[in-house]
Amino acid sequence: MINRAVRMNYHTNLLELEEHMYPLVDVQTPNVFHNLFPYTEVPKIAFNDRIVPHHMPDDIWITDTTFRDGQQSRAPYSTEQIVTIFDYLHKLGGPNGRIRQSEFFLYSKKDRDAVYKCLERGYKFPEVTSWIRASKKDFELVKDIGLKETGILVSCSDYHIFYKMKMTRREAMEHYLSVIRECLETGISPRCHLEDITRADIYGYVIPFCLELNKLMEEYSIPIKVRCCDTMGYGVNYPGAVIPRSIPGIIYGILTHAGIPSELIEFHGHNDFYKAVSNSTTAWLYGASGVNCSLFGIGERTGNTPLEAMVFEYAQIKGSLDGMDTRVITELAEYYEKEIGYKVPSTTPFVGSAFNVTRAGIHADGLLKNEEIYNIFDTDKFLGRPPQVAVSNTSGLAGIAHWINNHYRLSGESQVRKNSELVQMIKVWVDAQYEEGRVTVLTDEELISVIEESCRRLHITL
Ligand SMILES: CC(C)C(=O)C(=O)O
Repeated sequence: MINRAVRMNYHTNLLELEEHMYPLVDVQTPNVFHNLFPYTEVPKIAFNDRIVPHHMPDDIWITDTTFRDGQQSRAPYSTEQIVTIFDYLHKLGGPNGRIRQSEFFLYSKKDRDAVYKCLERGYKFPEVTSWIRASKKDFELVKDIGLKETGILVSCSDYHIFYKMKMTRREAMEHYLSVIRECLETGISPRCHLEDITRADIYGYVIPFCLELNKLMEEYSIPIKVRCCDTMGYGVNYPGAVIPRSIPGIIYGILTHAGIPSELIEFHGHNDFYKAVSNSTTAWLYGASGVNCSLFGIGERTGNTPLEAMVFEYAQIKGSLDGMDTRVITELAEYYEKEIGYKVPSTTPFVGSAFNVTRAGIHADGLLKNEEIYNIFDTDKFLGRPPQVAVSNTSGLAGIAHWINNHYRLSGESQVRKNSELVQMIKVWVDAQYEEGRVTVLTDEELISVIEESCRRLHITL
């Protein structure tokens, strides 16, 4: 059996080898990849057809940034709201910690109060973790509160290094490493947020930087996480696309050439090009254990990866929900609407009011014959939301029958059929509405009133 000293030696030698292969490229002028991001043109996706192998870790999970990136883009939540949402996240993630961590600001007293209250819950998952300004004082604060890990901003593209921080790559790297060392000295585990990684020089800066992190990990025996932040949503998952836009390429480099193990790699996506979900799943598939998400995708600009979407991505690629309670997603959407005053757009997958509503008559007819034809899965079982049919001029008899059965929860023999007298009577009324020039879908209240009136006239009850 290989003993630990020999293994460590082997690992160190490998790292030394990689270091020779990937030294920091300390350029004099920024490389902002204007060939890919010409700014006055739409960004380009280039291909070199290098294929990266899948490398999905056995254990993958979700982390949450609802209270950090999520809160950056909206009015702050009250302490009570944060604690309630945290309770929901705990229930949703289940006992196996599929929602592993949730990230909190520590800036104000209000932020810290929320952290104390969530910690008092005593949950194993989600673990409470923080986001701070990188200073010794803040590391001490993290430690005093009793947290094990904190996020630190280590922006890595030349856009940030040269234009925002006004530094060279070497200066930025040295500055970050000294801050990380300070954090390690406090005994806190740093989580390095590699901001703007999809516009960064992966082999000239990111890999050399991660190799340095690896050395610090060995020196302090404290894990250091690497969060790959696709800050502007430029990441793509197409096979053979070139880095820095290739998510498979970035994860492969960090895993294989910088030697950062999967459990310390996380992906944080943004949805500017509609790719946050598929990029996050891609990060899992190519070797990141964690994907960082926010509820309903609420986050900077177009938002982050929606957490609820990754719950269903997890179940699809793992074949199991692994203890996650998906019905909590509907409870959360209701809580946001009623208590926070935020209504998710109606067509939002899994949570919008119309996500499983069929409008066209011909489709409604199919749904009526067999629910599986026009519903993505048993949405009643997993989300407490049976498929619906909206009634409009195109619904037809089948659509009206389905609406009645659904609304009055009629099953088996009690269901109304599309050729019943009641349904035909309602159809005459519906058609008359649209002949008079109506253009909107009928409301539930209008339908209930006309159904009740028709039932009275036909001497039937539902
Ligand atoms: C500020 C950073 C860490 C971020 O959230 C991002 O890059 O999206």
